[in-house]
Amino acid sequence: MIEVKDIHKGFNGEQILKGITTTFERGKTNLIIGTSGSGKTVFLKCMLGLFTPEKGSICYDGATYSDLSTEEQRDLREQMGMVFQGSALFDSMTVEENVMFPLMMFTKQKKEEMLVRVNEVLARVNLENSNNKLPSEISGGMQKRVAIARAIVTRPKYLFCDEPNSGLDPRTAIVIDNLIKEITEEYDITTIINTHDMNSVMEIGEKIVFLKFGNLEWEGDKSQIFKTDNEAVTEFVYSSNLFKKVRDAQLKGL
Ligand SMILES: Nc1ncnc2c1ncn2[C@@H]1O[C@H](COP(=O)(O)OP(=O)(O)OP(=O)(O)O)[C@@H](O)[C@H]1O
Repeated sequence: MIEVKDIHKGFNGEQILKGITTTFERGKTNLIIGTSGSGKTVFLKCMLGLFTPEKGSICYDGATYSDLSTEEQRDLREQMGMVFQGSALFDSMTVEENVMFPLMMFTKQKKEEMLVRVNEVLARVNLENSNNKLPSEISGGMQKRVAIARAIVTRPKYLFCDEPNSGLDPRTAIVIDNLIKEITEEYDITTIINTHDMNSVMEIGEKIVFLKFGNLEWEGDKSQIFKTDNEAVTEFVYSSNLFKKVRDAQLKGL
């Protein structure tokens, strides 16, 4: 579980996060949504320990980051997995080498041991028999699977995903969403996903946090998002093509 209390973060005198307080539970897919520039990525980077908030605290299963020693903070960061927007695989490395990379960086395991774990996670994301392929030789959806395998290879307690669906067709996007949800439940991870995608909200939004201009404007789950009368949330929901059509049909009494 990650508990965020009143965090503030700014750059060059401009306040980007203006006091966010919320909780992200373990074993659940937590989504951060909001318009472009609302501070979602900055928020994610604060939770990844890449940005230091000027005020407030972030607590990971009882451990408040700012109270930890440098070494403890490093240990905690090693318990975090990240799926980057666009997958961010190393182009010149094979699938196997990409997935093995965090094990080489953070553990002292023998190569054979690493390989067992790499094959285990590649099988979990349904990517057997692709070990020796380069990222350029596999599809965008497969690249995302590799990115997920790489993020979970070290058995993280926390998984952060920045726009994991960007660039995928809607069908593949749903498959990737559900893969992240299944892995979250199976391994009991605290997963936090930045997204613009209303399909993701409907598919896997167990907790949704809506940011607006660096404030937490609304939070709830996927069933509540259609019942809220919060204008900013409603505007966001119905600006998606899918739900715009539904609402237009409702307004026409169809
Ligand atoms: N390292 C930085 N230095 C200065 N300003 C930054 C930095 N990182 C982000 N910002 C600013 O913070 C604001 C929020 O950016 P952020 O990337 O968090 O938005 P976002 O909600 O993730 O948007 P999008 O959905 O378009 O990715 C922007 O105005 C951005 O320019």
